Amino acid sequence: MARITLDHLAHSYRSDPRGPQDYALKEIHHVWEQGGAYALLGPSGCGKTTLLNIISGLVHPTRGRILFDERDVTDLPTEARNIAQVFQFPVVYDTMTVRENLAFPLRNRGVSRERARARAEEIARLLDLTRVLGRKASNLTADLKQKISLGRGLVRSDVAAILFDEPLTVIDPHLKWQLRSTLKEIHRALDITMIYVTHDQTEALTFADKVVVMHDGAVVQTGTPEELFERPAHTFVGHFIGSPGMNILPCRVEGATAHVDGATVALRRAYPRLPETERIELGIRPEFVRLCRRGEGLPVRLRRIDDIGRTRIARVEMSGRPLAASVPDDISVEGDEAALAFDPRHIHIYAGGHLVAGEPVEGGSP
Ligand SMILES: Nc1ncnc2c1ncn2[C@@H]1O[C@H](COP(=O)(O)OP(=O)(O)OP(=O)(O)O)[C@@H](O)[C@H]1O
Repeated sequence: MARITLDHLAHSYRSDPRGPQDYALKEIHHVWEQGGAYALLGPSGCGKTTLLNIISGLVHPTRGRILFDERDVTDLPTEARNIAQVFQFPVVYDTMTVRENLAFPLRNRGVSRERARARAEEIARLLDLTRVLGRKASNLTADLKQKISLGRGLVRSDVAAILFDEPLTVIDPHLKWQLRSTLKEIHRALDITMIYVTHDQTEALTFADKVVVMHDGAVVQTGTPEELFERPAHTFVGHFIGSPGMNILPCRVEGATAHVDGATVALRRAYPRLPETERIELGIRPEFVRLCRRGEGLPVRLRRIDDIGRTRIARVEMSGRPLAASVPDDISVEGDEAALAFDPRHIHIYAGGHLVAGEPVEGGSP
């Protein structure tokens, strides 16, 4: 078990990288605390697998170091790093029984038959595999085989960390939810650092205590699911997390007032020092934007209302730009002329995509 430090890590698959565009991983400095349940979340191609492979030793970084506690493991091969890895597709020995498969990583390291068997049975109980322990793996479903792979990753208690690379891809959608909760329970029971790579926000937010969001080779925010929702540090996080994602509106800010398409929005914070060269945007989640009648807020054109279970989401257009808003129970809008009211406590201002802290104004939020 270990705390894992990525010390100014960067990686390019090119032998002669010239600029940032040649790097699959831009400079990353990050600490994974011992025992944490982390998700590494980002869209396809953002560098998640590259980062995971650098931690496990499959890829040597172009720059920077990897430390397990104080020990520099950058030049150590995978076998010497004591990492367990679970991949998208099952890695099981078909000719072995489930029990033998689960015990294999332990037997391979010289653990006695009795101890390996007892631990295999403990992991089987956690993953609900007890009833198939004596069966050959060859005849099992893809779901069960992937559960065995998960079990093989979890069976050693001495690993520095367990890395999961999109581990539920082959799992039946009905079972996914259940297995995610099981993994979370197992994490609590075993106290092992777990890093779970996914492009699926639901998987990330239900599994992890801390989510590391990647975009274009860089970590753009690390935070709890609540922090990512309440205070996205980058417009990418606001847009990528949430369903629908955050509304992002180009604006001009003067002090504590934002000007959006000729309308003004009062802010709870002032922004006296916004960089003039950067793109300035206002971000607000649909949960904090209320659809109202024309004249009661920023004028918009109502396109449709989606019923998404317990809530309704209005799809509107402001100067041709699509936005989403919550629909209060008691509102009735005639035709397509409507307006939006923003909750000022949940408005964020971004410069060049990055959140700007601003300064509290009298009567505003702290
Ligand atoms: N072996 C390689 N050689 C050259 N370029 C690579 C190699 N592996 C990945 N890349 C490039 O590096 C970037 C990051 O890829 P990576 O696989 O790490 O992203 P990812 O977020 O894991 O995506 P996915 O979810 O699709 O696997 C991509 O532009 C990809 O094309």
